[in-house]
Amino acid sequence: MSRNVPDWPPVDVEPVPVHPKAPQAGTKLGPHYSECFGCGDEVPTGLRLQSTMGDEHTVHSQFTVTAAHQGAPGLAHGGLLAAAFDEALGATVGYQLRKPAVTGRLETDFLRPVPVGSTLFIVGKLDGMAGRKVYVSANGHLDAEDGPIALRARALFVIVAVEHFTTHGDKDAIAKLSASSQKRPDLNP
Ligand SMILES: CCCCCCCCCCCCCC(=O)SCCNC(=O)CCNC(=O)[C@H](O)C(C)(C)COP(=O)(O)OP(=O)(O)OC[C@H]1O[C@@H](n2cnc3c(N)ncnc32)[C@H](O)[C@@H]1OP(=O)(O)O
Repeated sequence: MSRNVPDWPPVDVEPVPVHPKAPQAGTKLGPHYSECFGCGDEVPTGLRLQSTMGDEHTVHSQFTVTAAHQGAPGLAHGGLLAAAFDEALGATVGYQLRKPAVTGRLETDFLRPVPVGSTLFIVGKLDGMAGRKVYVSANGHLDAEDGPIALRARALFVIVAVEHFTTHGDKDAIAKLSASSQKRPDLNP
């Protein structure tokens, strides 16, 4: 079956300047926030995505689908898979740029069903920047790093000021995050 995939990135872009203090390839990236639905270790039904820095503008993430993530019986919910990609793409942007950025647009192609018990191996890649706009894409391989691609996603992240979070978010939670990130050099600019 053929699918029309629009040009990507959709605008002229510059290469993304990876921050000099970005973690080295092979570094395991812990949760950026313990209560994050995507990666937090304090969210029992969360996705618990685990990410590792890769080479050449990539971050590798793994996500195992549990019964809490079902849509149809025995199959992962599509919106939840999109959430896993949002997290993986956010980590790809955040850890390499070390600047706050939020998802402005996320498009997802679902190519194969993803059964409960399977693991998605997601490779996120920075594709370029135009001003505050960061273009990033990912493929999700089923059950092995070289497994068949079950999903692919493309996203625009927009770099924002820290005030984005202090204005719109939970100040107490931000204080907790700030305190915990003092012990995490990979989370400090
Ligand atoms: C060291 C640190 C490590 C950290 C690890 C972190 C891991 C994190 C993992 C987290 C993972 C989870 C991550 C999450 O879940 S993030 C949570 C989900 N996302 C949000 O809540 C974002 C909500 N949206 C906004 O706040 C604003 O709309 C933003 C900030 C996005 C833009 O509002 P702002 O007023 O600031 O800017 P602007 O409107 O002038 O737009 C700027 C440019 O962008 C272009 N544009 C915008 N939207 C779109 C669009 N839809 N399609 C195409 N283009 C779009 C726009 O045309 C303009 O282009 P240009 O005119 O300049 O050419």
